[in-house]
Amino acid sequence: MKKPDGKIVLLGDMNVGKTSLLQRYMERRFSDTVSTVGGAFYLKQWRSYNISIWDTAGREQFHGLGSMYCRGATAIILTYDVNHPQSLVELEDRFLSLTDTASTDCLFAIVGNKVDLRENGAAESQEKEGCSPGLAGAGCASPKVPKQVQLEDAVALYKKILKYKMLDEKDMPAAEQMCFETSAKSGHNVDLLFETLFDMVVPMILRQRAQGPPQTVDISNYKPPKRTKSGCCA
Ligand SMILES: Nc1nc2c(ncn2[C@@H]2O[C@H](COP(=O)(O)OP(=O)(O)OP(=O)(O)O)[C@@H](O)[C@H]2O)c(=O)[nH]1
Ligand SMILES: [Mg+2]
Repeated sequence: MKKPDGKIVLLGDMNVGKTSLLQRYMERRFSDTVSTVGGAFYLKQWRSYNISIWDTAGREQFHGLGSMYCRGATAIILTYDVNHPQSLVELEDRFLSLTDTASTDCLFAIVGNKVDLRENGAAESQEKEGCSPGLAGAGCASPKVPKQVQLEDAVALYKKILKYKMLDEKDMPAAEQMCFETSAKSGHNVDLLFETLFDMVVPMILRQRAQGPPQTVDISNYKPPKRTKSGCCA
């Protein structure tokens, strides 16, 4: 198989919806998932480039594999659940350090998934069912679930990440452009997320090509040192 031109990796706590987001984008569907074991990838052709998109396991027991999946990544999607503040905290505490193996000019997107479960969405569905907003538990089917993580929290994390990576904010895409709220269930913003990243990854691929292959040491002419009687090297 030809080496992909670019690599995007999804990271984040278990159950935030990484597999579902990828399935929604690549297979145009939302269906039952099982918790990911290890990792898996899809290949996406974008213009004339092949981009691999890696889905990783959020479960603690697979944590050690994360930095291996991030090796050489062109972009990383840090995913949290907008209804679980701890999943945003985990991105900084547990997942950010895994990205140290990514490409030095790696892009970061921060994605709050499951917005369909938030207050407005729930209120809309209650209205459709003939219930008044705020009457959850009084004969209405869907409970009101307020969104617990605001987009500003993700923006703040994005800025922290740039500091952690010692990147200058003015050299990087703006936080507002790289923080998304999505729903794998409804498809909200899913195409926008992936396709924004693909468009940003293409110039990086071109830049890497212009720089040529990474410098390597040529060992084809290497002659090992002669051994002396004492067993050491001359
Ligand atoms: N309502 C709603 N449910 C979602 C959404 N995305 C995922 N889910 C559900 O959340 C659960 C976990 O989704 P996964 O995609 O398996 O989560 P994951 O991040 O891949 O989890 P791990 O593989 O364990 O790391 C499943 O029951 C999904 O159906 C969404 O946007 N809205
Ligand atoms: Mg998964």
